[in-house]
Amino acid sequence: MSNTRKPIIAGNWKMHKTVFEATDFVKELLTFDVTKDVELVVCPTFTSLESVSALLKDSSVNLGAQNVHFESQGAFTGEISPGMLKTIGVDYCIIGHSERRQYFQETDELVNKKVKSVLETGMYPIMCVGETLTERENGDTEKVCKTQTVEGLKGLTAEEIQKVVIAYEPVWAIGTGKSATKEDANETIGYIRSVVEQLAGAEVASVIRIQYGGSVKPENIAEYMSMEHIDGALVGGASLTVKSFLDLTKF
Ligand SMILES: O=C[C@H](O)COP(=O)(O)O
Repeated sequence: MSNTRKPIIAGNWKMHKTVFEATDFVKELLTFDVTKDVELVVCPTFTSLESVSALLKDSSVNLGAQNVHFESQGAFTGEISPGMLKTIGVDYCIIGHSERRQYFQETDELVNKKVKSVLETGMYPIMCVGETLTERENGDTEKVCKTQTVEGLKGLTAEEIQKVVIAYEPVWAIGTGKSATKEDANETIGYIRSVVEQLAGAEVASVIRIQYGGSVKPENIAEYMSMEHIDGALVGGASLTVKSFLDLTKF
């Protein structure tokens, strides 16, 4: 990766851990010296955010939510607004994860509304893009990643785009143990960077952080981090124990 982009490792806990398990994890995590060379983010479920936020207050570890609504308030039963997250100390918000796109029918248009709303509230989006296995087999990886990137960032200024973290997650590699090769991941992420360049210019493209996600583990993190365009990882399974999460920073 480039020297100018600080690596960011985000643990997406998905629908795992009660509030007690989440706070136990963070208490244990904070007993270790976390390297300042890597930005660490934990993304618990909504029910744990406030308790985890209180524990992380004076630490260098940042807090992320896994989803958000784009409206600031209103009759949207079951939803959470960006302001509600910001108020309790949330820094990042994962948007457009493939599980949200697949199981909750999230479209690029909705992703775009959420990205804008999160930025307006003063948080940072982690915007996920990536192709399915069928799309990959049809040779559509770049087309899909381009569409999701362009539509997700639509209407944003270059200054706003620079604040977005993009996570390239090939859907076929998520939770399957089948990770993309470091060369393939780097090539697609380099392509996404070129799409950002078309949208926001070379300077923004050179500083925006783009993660790889999909079966990242302590055993393969160094491979990905050795590549020019890969600036970190969005990690599911391997972020669920303190040891494994911390080992992801050793590359
Ligand atoms: O958000 C994380 C990704 O979906 C990757 O999950 P995984 O590391 O369990 O494959």
